[in-house]
Parts: sequence; C-alpha cells; structure tokens
Amino acid sequence: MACVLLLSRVLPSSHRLLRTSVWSLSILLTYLCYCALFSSDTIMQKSGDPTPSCRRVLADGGKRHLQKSLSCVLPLEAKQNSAHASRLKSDQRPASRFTAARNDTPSPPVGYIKFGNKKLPNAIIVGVKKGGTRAVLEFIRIHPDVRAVGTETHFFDRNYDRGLDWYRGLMPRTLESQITMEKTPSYFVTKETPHRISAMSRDTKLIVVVRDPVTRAISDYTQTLSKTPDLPSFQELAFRNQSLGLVDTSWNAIRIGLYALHLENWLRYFPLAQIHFVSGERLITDPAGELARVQDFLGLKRIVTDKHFYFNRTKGFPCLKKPESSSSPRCLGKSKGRTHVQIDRDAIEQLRDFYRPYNVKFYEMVGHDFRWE
Ligand SMILES: Nc1ncnc2c1ncn2[C@@H]1O[C@H](COP(=O)(O)OS(=O)(=O)O)[C@@H](OP(=O)(O)O)[C@H]1O
Repeated sequence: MACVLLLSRVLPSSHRLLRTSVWSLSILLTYLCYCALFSSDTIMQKSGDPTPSCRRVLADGGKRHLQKSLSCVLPLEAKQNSAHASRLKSDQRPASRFTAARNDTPSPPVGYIKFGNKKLPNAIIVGVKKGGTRAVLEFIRIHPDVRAVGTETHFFDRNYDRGLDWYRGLMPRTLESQITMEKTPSYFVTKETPHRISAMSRDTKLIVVVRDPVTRAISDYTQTLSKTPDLPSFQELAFRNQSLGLVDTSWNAIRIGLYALHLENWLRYFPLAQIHFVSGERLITDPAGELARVQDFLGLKRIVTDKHFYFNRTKGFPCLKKPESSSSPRCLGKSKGRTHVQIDRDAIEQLRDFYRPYNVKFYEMVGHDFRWE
C-alpha cells in the first residue's frame, strides 16, 4: 500500500488514467496477499478436525493444557486406554507398550493411536440380580489387567440375534495381557444362556454373586417398587396362598432365588471349576477377601487388596478409596443399598422354609455353605 501511495505522489496529475490503473492493481495485490496469509486457517476450519474450543487449547500449547488437548483429539476408546496407561504408570508397572504415546520419540499423531484389540470376554459375571454384581465388577475393574464394559450388554438373552461381531464391538480394547469382562445378571436365570456362552467359548470363566434368596427377593421388589409405586404388596406377589404357605414360584423375584435349579442348567455346559461363586454378604463385610478369591479364580495377581477399600458409614457399604487421579472416593450409586421395604416376620419365615431345601441342595452342589438362615 505504501508503494502505491508513493507512486501516486510522484506521478503528474495529468496521468489520471495510469493512476487509476495502479490503484486497481494495488487493491488486487493486497487481496492476493491476504488470501495467501490466511488460507491455511480457513482450510483447518473446513476440515473440522479439532472443534473450535479445542483449537484454542491446542494453540495455547501450555503444559497444563496437554491433558485437555488430548481429550480434544483422542477418540473415546483411546482416551480410556490413555487413562489406563497412566494408571499402569502410577502402579509402577512397565510402560513399554505405551511408548508410542510418549512425546520424546517420533510418533504418529496422537489421535490415531489405538491400544490393543476388542476381544470377546474371557470372564462374565452372569448373576444374580441384586446379588452385588455391580460391586464385583467395579471392584475387579480397578485391577490393571482387567477391562470391562460398564453397561449390561444383555447379549446372550436379549441381543443374541445381533451376532458375535456386534457383541465384540461393545468390548473395550485390551492388550494381550489384559482380560475382558462384562456383567449381565439376568444371564443366570435365562435358559438359553449357558449353551450360547459355551458356543462362544467353552473356556469362558463365569462368576455368580449369590445372596440370601429372601433378602434378594425383597431387594428386587424394593427396586421394582421404586419404579412402579402402585405395585401390589410383596406378600400378594410372593404367595399364591399365604395362610397355606403356598409360594408363587412364577414370580421372578422368587424364581431367581432357586439357585440350585438354575445351576443345574449351567452344569450341563460348564464344569463347576469354571464357575466362581461370590458371597454377596461377605462382599459387604470383607470386600478384599472376596476380591482376593475372584483374582485367584481369574488367574490375576492379587493387586486389589484391603488398601483399596474403606467402609462408608453413611452409605453403609464398602467403597473404593480416593484414586490418585480423582478428588472423590467411589461408592456405588443411589440404586445400590436402598432401604428395603418392611416385610412382616411371618412372611419372611415362610419364605425361609420354602427356600431351605433349595439352599441346602445349592450348598451341596457348589461345596460351600453360605449360611443363609
Ligand atoms: N459396596 C457396595 N455398595 C453398594 N451396594 C453393594 C455393595 N456391595 C454389595 N452391594 C449390594 O449390591 C446390591 C445390588 O446388587 P446388583 O449390583 O447385583 O444389582 S443389579 O442386579 O445390578 O441391579 C445392593 O442391594 P440392595 O442393598 O438391596 O440395594 C447392595 O446390598
């Protein structure tokens, strides 16, 4: 622009035509310079790679923004694996598999790194509903060699038609040394499930969290009542005729507690040694002890120990201690540990009498007395 002004001063005023041409040329040149300078930014915006807010973070380049920058470019799975990688690091475990993510060596763009592969589960928590399945999954998945699907997949009971590739797609990525897990408590009482799981792999390890069937039924009812307030009373549903002590075994809350019957179906497809039973009661009084047995069963080093738990008096349950990376301890949500509906003693006694022979049979089958009295 300065050149143009200079030119227009030195030229005589009679050369108006020439001056107009120089002005036009200068405007054109200015426009071209502008385009050349700012075109790269325009292209980045159009390609839509980072979101605008992420672009700001990336442009800052400050160290404290690195974490946020990663979350801008990493896909969800890579983020989870990145979290897992840092967890391994804090456990002082070898980080050799994660060297690709270090920025002191040349590496591909972070957004394209994917750790491990999606594998079908090696171990499944198959039941029982309201037994304490969520607690077992959340406790075992703090083990660095375990990765799990957070939600219940219901593949083997409701989604079987979608096929194994769909199921595999739900799984988190795992490294060779890690095991994949999921939990869906309704599997234990679904007739087709044992056969379907054995068709996927006869080596699948199965975990069943069992709890006194009477307390379990009340817990089940309490949950349903919280969603359906106009439900008939517990007694109305549990008995065909309460004065005669006739229990209604067609009611799911009762049927689920017939553990011996359901187990018979599983034993047609899996040896007992491949099924591990967790005591729902001991899971509350001694979570570390139960988790030690779960880790042994899964062939894992005992890494989850009593140092990971504390008893939360307000909640009335064990919770996970505050992890280094987080500001708050981890207790299970409000849907776990609801105050149970009060059921009269007679009804409870009748149900205890009803379940006793099934419980005894179950203790014999598994070789362990759970002492539900
Ligand atoms: N640590 C800890 N925190 C909270 N709750 C715990 C814990 N350990 C076991 N439990 C018991 O788990 C019961 C819920 O069982 P599930 O997780 O299998 O329920 S569900 O089937 O997934 O809905 C839940 O049952 P209710 O107390 O009847 O709600 C708990 O008693």
